Amino acid sequence: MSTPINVAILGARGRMGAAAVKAVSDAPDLNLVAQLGRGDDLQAILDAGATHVVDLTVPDQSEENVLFAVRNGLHAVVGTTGWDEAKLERLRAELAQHPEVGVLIAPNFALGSVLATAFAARAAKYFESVEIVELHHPNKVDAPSGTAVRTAELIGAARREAGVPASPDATTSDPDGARGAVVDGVHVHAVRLRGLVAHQEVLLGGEGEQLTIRHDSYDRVSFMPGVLLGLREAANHPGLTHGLDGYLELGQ
Ligand SMILES: NC(=O)C1=CN([C@@H]2O[C@H](COP(=O)(O)OP(=O)(O)OC[C@H]3O[C@@H](n4cnc5c(N)ncnc54)[C@H](O)[C@@H]3O)[C@@H](O)[C@H]2O)C=CC1
Ligand SMILES: O=C(O)C1=N[C@H](C(=O)O)C[C@H](O)C1
Repeated sequence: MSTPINVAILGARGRMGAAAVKAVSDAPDLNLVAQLGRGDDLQAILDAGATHVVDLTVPDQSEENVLFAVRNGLHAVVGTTGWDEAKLERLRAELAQHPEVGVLIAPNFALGSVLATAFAARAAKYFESVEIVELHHPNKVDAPSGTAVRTAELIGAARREAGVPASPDATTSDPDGARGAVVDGVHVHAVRLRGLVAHQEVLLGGEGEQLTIRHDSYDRVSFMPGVLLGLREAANHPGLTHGLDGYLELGQ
């Protein structure tokens, strides 16, 4: 008999948390044992007998939640954004003390988004210019989005490795920041608009041509297969996995 997957959801009353509560409740092979919101004591996770934690909270809280899970031997599936290199390094150090634990940090759980990011990283070295436009609902707390940051990091790494110079815009004067944030050498523009959920375009420009790689999440159900895959796979991937692509076979 396989080991039960007993799931505690943190941020359970949020937009993503509520969708995850439904998805986990509907999955016959997963047991939802705890739902925590802001102010709840993390001890409740242990009291409920959880083996896995899903973190869908806020960037300021996620690290504390995940470190608590790892210290207590629980696997974690994390969708919350804001995991910069300093936080990831502290998480790696904690995981080194608990080598059996698997943590997935997934900037985006939607399969189409994971593929779009992978395609963009692969294409990036062939184009002179690359910029990212991310578009989200106006209640999003962070900008740029975690997906855009991760996409820019992977594009930046691919271009560095290939020796591609920075996208050309040296003569543009930008006193008001209209050129957006710069992440790993890539300009990232954030739109917040009523009616949107989560969308991203990577614009790749060469002489006389443009390639646009666009992904749209119209509904948060798009994220749920990735959350469930994370829960089913985390224990099979000890240590830190950054990006759902680490659990998929995307090939070259
Ligand atoms: N990886 C992915 O595919 C996706 C990631 N996200 C990210 O997930 C996070 C949550 O997004 P939304 O659900 O839209 O936000 P939300 O604001 O609707 O939900 C966050 C919830 O966390 C709760 N919370 C705050 N501190 C907490 C704590 N210490 N313990 C437990 N709960 C706590 C809040 O009260 C709120 O209910 C954001 O960082 C967002 O960027 C969102 C969509 C998809
Ligand atoms: O807050 C959101 O909504 C989303 N957050 C994640 C991000 O910042 O990339 C994933 C997705 O874009 C939706």
